[in-house]
Amino acid sequence: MDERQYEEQHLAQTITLIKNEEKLLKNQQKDLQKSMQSHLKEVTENTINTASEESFYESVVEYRQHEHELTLRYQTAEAKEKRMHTLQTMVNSPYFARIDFKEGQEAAETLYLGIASLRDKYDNTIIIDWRAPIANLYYEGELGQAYYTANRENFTVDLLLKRQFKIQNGQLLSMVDTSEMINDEFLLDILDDTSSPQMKNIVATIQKAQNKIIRDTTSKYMIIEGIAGSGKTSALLQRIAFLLYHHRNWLDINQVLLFSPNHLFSDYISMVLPSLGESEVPTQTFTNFLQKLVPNYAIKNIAQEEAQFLSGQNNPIQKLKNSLVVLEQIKPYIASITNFGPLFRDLKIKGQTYIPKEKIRQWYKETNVTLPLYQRIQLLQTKLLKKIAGLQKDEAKKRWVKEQAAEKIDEIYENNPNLDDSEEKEKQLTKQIKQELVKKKFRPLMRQVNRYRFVNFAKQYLHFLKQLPESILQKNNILAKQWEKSIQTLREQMKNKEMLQEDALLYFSLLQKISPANVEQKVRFIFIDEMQDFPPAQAALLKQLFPRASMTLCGDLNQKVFGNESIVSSLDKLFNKEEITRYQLTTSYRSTKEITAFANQFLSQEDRVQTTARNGKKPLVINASDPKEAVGWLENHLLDTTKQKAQWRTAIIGKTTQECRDLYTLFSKTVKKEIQLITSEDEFMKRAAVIIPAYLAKGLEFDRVYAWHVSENFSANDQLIFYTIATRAMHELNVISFGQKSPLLKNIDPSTYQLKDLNTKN
Ligand SMILES: Nc1ncnc2c1ncn2[C@@H]1O[C@H](COP(=O)(O)OP(=O)(O)OP(=O)(O)O)[C@@H](O)[C@H]1O
Repeated sequence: MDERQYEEQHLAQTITLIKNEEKLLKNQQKDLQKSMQSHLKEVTENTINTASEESFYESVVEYRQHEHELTLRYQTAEAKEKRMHTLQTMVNSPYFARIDFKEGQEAAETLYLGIASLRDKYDNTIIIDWRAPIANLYYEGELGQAYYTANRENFTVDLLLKRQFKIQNGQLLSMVDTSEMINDEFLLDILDDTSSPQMKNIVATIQKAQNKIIRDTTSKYMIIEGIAGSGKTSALLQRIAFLLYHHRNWLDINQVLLFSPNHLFSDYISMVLPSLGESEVPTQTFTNFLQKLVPNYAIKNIAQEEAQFLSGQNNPIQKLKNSLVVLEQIKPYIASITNFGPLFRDLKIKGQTYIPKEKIRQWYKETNVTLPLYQRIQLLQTKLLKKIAGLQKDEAKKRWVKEQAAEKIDEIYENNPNLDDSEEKEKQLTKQIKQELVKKKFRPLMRQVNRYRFVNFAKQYLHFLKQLPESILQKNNILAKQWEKSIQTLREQMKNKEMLQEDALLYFSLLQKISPANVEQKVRFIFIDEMQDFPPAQAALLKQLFPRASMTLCGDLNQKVFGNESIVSSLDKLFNKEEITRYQLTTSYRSTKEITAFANQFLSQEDRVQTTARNGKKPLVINASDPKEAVGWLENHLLDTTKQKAQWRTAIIGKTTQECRDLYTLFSKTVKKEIQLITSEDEFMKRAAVIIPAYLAKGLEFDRVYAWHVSENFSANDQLIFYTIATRAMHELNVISFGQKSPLLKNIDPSTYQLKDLNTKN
């Protein structure tokens, strides 16, 4: 039997094992279902026996037992469900590599690597999880002497074989032996594949530099900088899967926060973790996250709207609020108001003041002056609750309470003629009813105090902004008048229960210093993709809310297109230098050499991509005389090539949403049927061909890209926007221009693209 036959046989045997485990698991799931149903029945039908004290306690204990059993079974069912999902993935492709090695005098061992481990009925390991320490031999070891670390101990082995497999639908398509890194041919084969509407995992071909990022378990704050297509998002997601495995004894998906720039991107990356046998990590935008902390205001995020993207600039006020400067002013501000206290509001019920703010301030001043503001506010709260209890007592003596209580009593005795009507019982009942009546009346007041509504947070925030030192405004080129106007606008917004994201963040931070909200502390890992568009204030808030959490941030300054101040410029201020680990990824895996060489020219010399993995066609620049001619060419090209490359996914990327809309209306009915127009981040990609504005295409990739209308509308300052568009293309890039030439293309080396002038029928 030759090697290939041996591997084919081994594959078939492994698939049988997986299928057997699936069968076994299915039966176990059925049994579990049955027992869960019976426990559920017990829980719902079990009535508490109140005949005697003894029977009462017995039945409570029994009830609790059933409930506990049910919880345990739910957990087991969940674990089985997850394993089932993993097996269903593995049955198509059980493993992607094999390593043979010898440890000391022991016999040589063979291990196959897959997305999860598999054992046979004798408990022999058939497949090991790619995240197991020994699997590192595959990613980093070279044939001969190699090392791996497990439980902080280093092991030396003689690595005898590294074999890679391409297995699809249970069939061995190819296998290749390699000596050092992941075999180039194998990687190229994978990169040559077509794109998919959802991002794929890279488990079989993780590169050395990426592997370091993925398996780093010691860095508290990790910064991954890398060029477009260098696998930052891929490494980040693989890292999440790795950490979930490495810390599997205590870490679960709810302790992980993953931030993504928009919903379209969240959808694009949503299947990576499930394809690795892990549950989907819910991604969220920072706006969503903040909205939960500030539920009383509708938060708007204009910082990432298209206008900002296109202008590449930012309003200086927004920029200042997003930086650390204003956030850092909160502490001294709080110190400055601690003596006098915050701004209070009258406590009212239906417009009638029960406790005036002057009184509240007086009580605040009576609290212990050595304590910080928030603790004095807590003491004040206790005092207010006591005062309300006193008010309730006084209220109970009022005539309306007596009258209403008497009415209620009459009603009760009328409806229950057998009720004990002794004087004592009636007195007791009256007291109870009076208390209830008063309690009901004072409930809104209690609620206000419990929620710290006796502090006027809105006014306090406006006051905080007003008193910001003028020197800060000057430094940031903001005139006092502009600042005042912005506060006026904010006041209006707040009246309408709206706030911009940067205000909501500062507002919440100020609130936290006055009456700290209980934010769950369970988060242990935070991941931020596209950090170039993540302002420093946002990272600072996350760090403050989750001081124990590790953070992984990745991004590319060259794709920094929202003009906001980026987190990258404030890293040293945000984190302790010793706690930061920086990684650089310099190879592009997405685009061909030709596309990368073309796109590189829109970057400064030092930012240029160093290496790319594979070859393709040079980008095509189309010169048309007018939009009609350009659309004609585009339609023909699209229809023609979709026939030849049926699997390809295509994006026509316009600079603005309006241009995309206009282009869509120009298409014929036939083409319209094939193409989806995407104009908002809330849409999902449903078709293989889309028209999409540049700011929404960030982070996504397509086999073929048409950059639409790259003419006078692209100024010399739009280099990074164009760079982002061009680097979305994996295999083919077409640049369509008509009208006046764009200054962008002026200095581009003609040998890096092919030119087609439609006028001259070239
Ligand atoms: N080691 C690898 N093996 C195979 N494919 C890879 C590898 N690393 C990255 N890729 C592929 O390269 C493409 C780009 O990866 P990814 O989107 O993670 O890059 P990125 O750096 O986040 O890009 P961008 O900055 O443009 O958002 C994806 O198709 C990904 O599957």
